[in-house]
Amino acid sequence: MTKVKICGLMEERHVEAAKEADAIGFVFAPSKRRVSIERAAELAKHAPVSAEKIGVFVNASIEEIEETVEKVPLTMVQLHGDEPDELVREIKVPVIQAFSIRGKEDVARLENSVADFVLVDAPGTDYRGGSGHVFDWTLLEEAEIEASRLILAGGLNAENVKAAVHQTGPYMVDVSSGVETDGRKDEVKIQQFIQQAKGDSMQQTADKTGFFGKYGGQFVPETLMKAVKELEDAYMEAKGDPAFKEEYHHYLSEYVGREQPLTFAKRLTEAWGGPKVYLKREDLNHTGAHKINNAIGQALLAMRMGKRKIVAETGAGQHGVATATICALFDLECVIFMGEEDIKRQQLNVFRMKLLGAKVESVTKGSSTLKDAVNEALRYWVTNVEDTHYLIGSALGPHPFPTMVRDFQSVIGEETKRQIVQHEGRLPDTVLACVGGGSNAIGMFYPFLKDESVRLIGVEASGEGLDTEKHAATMTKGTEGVLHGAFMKLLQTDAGQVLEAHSISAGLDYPGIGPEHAYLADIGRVEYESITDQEALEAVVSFSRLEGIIPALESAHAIAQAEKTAKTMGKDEILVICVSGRGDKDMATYAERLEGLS
Ligand SMILES: O=C(O)c1ccccc1N[C@@H]1O[C@H](COP(=O)(O)O)[C@@H](O)[C@H]1O
Repeated sequence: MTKVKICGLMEERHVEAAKEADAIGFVFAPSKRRVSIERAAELAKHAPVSAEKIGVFVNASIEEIEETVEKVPLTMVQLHGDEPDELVREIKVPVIQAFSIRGKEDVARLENSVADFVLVDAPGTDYRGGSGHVFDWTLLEEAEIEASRLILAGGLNAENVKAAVHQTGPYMVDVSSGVETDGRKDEVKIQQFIQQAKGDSMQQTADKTGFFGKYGGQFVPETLMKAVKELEDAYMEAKGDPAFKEEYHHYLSEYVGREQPLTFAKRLTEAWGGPKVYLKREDLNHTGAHKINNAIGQALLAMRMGKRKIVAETGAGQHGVATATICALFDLECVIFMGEEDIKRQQLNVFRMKLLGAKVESVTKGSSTLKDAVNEALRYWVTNVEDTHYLIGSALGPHPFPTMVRDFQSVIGEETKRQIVQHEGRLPDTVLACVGGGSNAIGMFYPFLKDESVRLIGVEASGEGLDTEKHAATMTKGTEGVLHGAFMKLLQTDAGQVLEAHSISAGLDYPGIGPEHAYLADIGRVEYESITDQEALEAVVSFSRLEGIIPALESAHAIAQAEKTAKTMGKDEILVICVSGRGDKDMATYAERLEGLS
């Protein structure tokens, strides 16, 4: 996949908009985009750890370059002047040497470069680069340079970058002017450029029709198509609006209590005798689980669309509580569909939702669990679509829901990535999260997808065992089909009848899995394991006693698998578990199933 560099960044919000890029550039040379060392150091803190931080210099001294590399810190240096080979060789980080291409003689010059990478650009106008001009790409046809060293720049933008990549096959593309409006960087243009440059191979982001590989899409009745398209447009527009992002993060910090710690689990680490174990504490969120990250985002979007009625489904009740909470906060009307079985298992959460002013509708159809609640919520949406938003609680449903829920939950992985580097100075070796529909897992995994050294493990529920009919192991036992508006993997009979899923955990007994997970399993980027009810219960007890944290049953699945995985890891390795929620809601089940506990 072609790598992408966004150059000439001067503001935090633009660095954040470029988070999917592989590299960002700070200009230290004369330019309207010039930044000081101090400013670049500040901006670099907002970039993903994995992104290359590249400093652009024009005829600077080795002292200036070295000081800047150290203080920002920079991972690469781009020389855009007439620097001699001796200087290139003296620089300790990888070097990119830029060449202005006017004709064949310039192409011949770049072939002799001693730098690690060569960058080809149009000749500068006011400054040595960043002119926004395109040069004749056919001049590169004869160039004797390995594609793995070639960086293409000069007048690129979202419209021409696909053709440029196709024609020149570079290692990386570099853009500055082409992602600006009126001389300033533009978040939407930055994101469009990255999307276009990475093209179809960047499948972890759904394509225009909402497919992750073959999974996803919009399999909805005609009556919903308009609403789904409206939502897609509204979300794309909101995603590019810094004010929306700011409002979302305001509520995450002021209301939910983010950011949540990444706690070093000292006693667990000692007990397991393997890697250092860290816990991402979603259990500390207001309302007790990760669900509220998404509920806030979607409620803000609904209001932006002028919709003040919310319908939602819930399994364990955590999403229902999160939705009811947000509806109370924003004064929105709220209807929650919940299976009768789950109502019995999660009485405390049912009462909470009612106390918060939501109407809880009991679903008695099918297995009376989460899948039936989703069916009913979808039916309700069809008949009330004009003024109602369906606030889906997992990375499921028709496009854009899987992408949107993933984006709102990605705060989990983004924080984790930053925090583990603060704690350990490097990325973790393994990250685990439980999967039902898959929202906490995709939120945790997404920011790590490009970090190939990080092993990602999703943990589903094998209930009473994979060789029984009572499990929710969609990834292990599922086959392809359509459920709740998307093509995914699901538990079904040969005739396509959706099977009942079972797990002791109401949040995991869903017969399908989000389309992005199905895709990530197919390409081998994420591994999926399964844990039984009994194993999860045992993990609840040991984890509570070792760390003083009573986990939700869902999270206990990730913990139980983490113990198994830890046995295969060394003491110098790092393992992160997403503790997606706390166990208060499961106390009745714990009291019943762990009776006689001493
Ligand atoms: O971006 C600048 O202001 C700049 C100034 C001095 C040297 C290089 C500069 N930027 C580099 O120029 C090219 C092309 O930019 P554009 O997309 O045509 O505007 C790129 O390599 C930037 O890194």
